[in-house]
Amino acid sequence: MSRVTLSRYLIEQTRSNNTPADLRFLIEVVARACKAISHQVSKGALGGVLGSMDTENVQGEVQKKLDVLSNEILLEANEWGGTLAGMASEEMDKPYQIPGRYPKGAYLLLFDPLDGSSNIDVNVSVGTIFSVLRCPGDCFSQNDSLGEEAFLQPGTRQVAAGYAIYGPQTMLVLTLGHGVMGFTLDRELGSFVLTHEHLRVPQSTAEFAINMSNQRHWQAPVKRYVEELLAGQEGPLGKNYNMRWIASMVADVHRILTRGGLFMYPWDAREPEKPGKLRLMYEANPMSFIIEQAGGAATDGKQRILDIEPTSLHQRVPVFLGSKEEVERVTGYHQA
Ligand SMILES: O=P(O)(O)OC[C@H]1O[C@](O)(COP(=O)(O)O)[C@@H](O)[C@@H]1O
Ligand SMILES: [Mg+2]
Ligand SMILES: [Mg+2]
Repeated sequence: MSRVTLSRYLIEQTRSNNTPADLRFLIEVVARACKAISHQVSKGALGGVLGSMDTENVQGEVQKKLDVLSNEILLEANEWGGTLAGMASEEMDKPYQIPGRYPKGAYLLLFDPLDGSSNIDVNVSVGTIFSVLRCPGDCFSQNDSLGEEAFLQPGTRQVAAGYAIYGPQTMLVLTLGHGVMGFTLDRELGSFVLTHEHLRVPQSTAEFAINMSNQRHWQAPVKRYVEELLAGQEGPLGKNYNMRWIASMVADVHRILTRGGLFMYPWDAREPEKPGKLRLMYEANPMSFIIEQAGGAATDGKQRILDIEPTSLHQRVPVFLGSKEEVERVTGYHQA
């Protein structure tokens, strides 16, 4: 079977789904940046990339060296490409302005450059998450700096979303709005090769993912639901469930895309002023777009995540996503 590389897949998409050439080029550049990040991640202690900086990001989190390095790789790769009006990152307080010496484009790129940071130093899978929006209005006339408001669009306006997972294999999972495709990095070829066509999330599941250590801090609907999962066959759900928690959203979502499951990061009382831990614009939205394109569902417990009208670039949101049957059940408990 002839191997379909990411480049060939994107060209075929251009023909069959009218994927604009500048979007195709943007995805190619992001994929190349993820290859470079994968290379740095795989160096580990040999590359001096483990451990933390003595800096905090806008989230108030201590930055890992790889958080900062991955962010720089994505900025440098994408700023000159002529496809972007601006970029936004988990690691940067404000949007990144495309330098005046480079041509601007009509897309906005948002990313979590290194997801699962707490796993970097213990050699567990981490990843990169990205989301692509169109810049509203006529971006080419944007001479002054691009404000945060240009990015504040609901997830339904995404034109593409994807993630790279740096695990035993490095993979790129991508949607352009016509299903979800998985590409595996062939390090000898130096290209991502199409290995998973039209990934689908099974409607039902017997596996859930949540950080159980927060159990005493959850609200009643989540407590009720997880107790029913743990009650198994003898409980109201009438079946036994398995549990996983990798503490890398990318890895948990990838497992769900591969064999089904439910991922939850609900609000909890540890920091009651925060709606949740995960960020809407560059974690929940891209992952929800991917999950819905694969036949799953994603809510914040009350509404579809993709419908949320953002109010700030780094806003957080509760996340329930994966197999539709379980997302609908736990969301229903929030209405009760
Ligand atoms: O450590 P916790 O509280 O279980 O949270 C794990 C979650 O936090 C995250 O690591 C947050 O993402 P970052 O690592 O990009 O900050 C998710 O990937 C993961 O699902
Ligand atoms: Mg993250
Ligand atoms: Mg991160």
